[in-house]
Amino acid sequence: MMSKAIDDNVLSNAIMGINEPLLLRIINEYVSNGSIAFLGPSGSYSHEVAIRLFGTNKPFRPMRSVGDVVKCVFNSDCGLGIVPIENNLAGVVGDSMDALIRWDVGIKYSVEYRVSLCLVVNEEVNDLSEITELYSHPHAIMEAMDFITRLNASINYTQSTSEALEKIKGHRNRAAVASKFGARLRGLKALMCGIEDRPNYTRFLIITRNKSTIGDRTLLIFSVSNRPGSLYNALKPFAEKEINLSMIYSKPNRQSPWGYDFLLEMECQLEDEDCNNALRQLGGVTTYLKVLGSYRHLRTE
Ligand SMILES: O=C(O)C(=O)C[C@]1(C(=O)O)C=C[C@@H](O)C=C1
Repeated sequence: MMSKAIDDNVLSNAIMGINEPLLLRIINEYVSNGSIAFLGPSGSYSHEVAIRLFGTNKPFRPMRSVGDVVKCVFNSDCGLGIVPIENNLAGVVGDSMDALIRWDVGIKYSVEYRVSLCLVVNEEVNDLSEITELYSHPHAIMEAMDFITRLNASINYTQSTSEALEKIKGHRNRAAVASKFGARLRGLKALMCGIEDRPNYTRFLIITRNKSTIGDRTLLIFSVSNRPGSLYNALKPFAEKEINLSMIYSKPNRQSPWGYDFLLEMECQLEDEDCNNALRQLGGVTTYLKVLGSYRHLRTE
């Protein structure tokens, strides 16, 4: 359970700067096994967020995919996991939604993080015209599409922006869309930064094995039958109780062709009666319902 003793302001400050005692408390209170899993290799945006939240020199565990991050937490091999869930320019992170459907975990925080994208090259490269191959995560590519279409380079997708950095090392015709932090870690050069099309924010979920009932947001995954009015009936209780919905995505599910799973975030906590009643009513009209618990939503700016 999330302790009420942790003050929001203290936590927000910990993200702006880095507040060691608080981080230790989070780890001690919520994490049985101290390792913190994120989408690796080192230098991804997920890693950057992990450092801003928990500080450096923590038992970080880079994983090959977001699916592996969620699975590691589900199996209790990792105490905490950091998972990108949506971006204001590129939408939902499909891999993360799939993993949250597949593995049953809880959420401790949601963190909105400003992502500044850089065009990263090898040290000796000074001119954009030298670049014929571009590497990055599909989301990062989408977030900088206006800039990328002006480059005369082929696009190559990677599991993460930091994996893209690994791919370009030693190849002067290759560039990556990645972070300055990731570039620095590898002795690569950020030729230009701020190449995203518009102000760019990614939301990350901090996941744990256990679920909480306290916070200002609650996340659900559900399916309804393919009949007129099913989705309307599912959402009606939230409208009636004036509960705002802050995120909704649908994705075809794997059980039946053209059946859909919905990922829904609502602005209420399970501790509250209205929230709980709306959820109970929703449960009456769904064919599948999974509650990932309540958590606090934080912004880094
Ligand atoms: O590849 C990374 O660096 C990640 O942490 C993943 C991810 C994402 O999935 O959206 C996170 C932030 C950026 O929006 C681009 C990529």
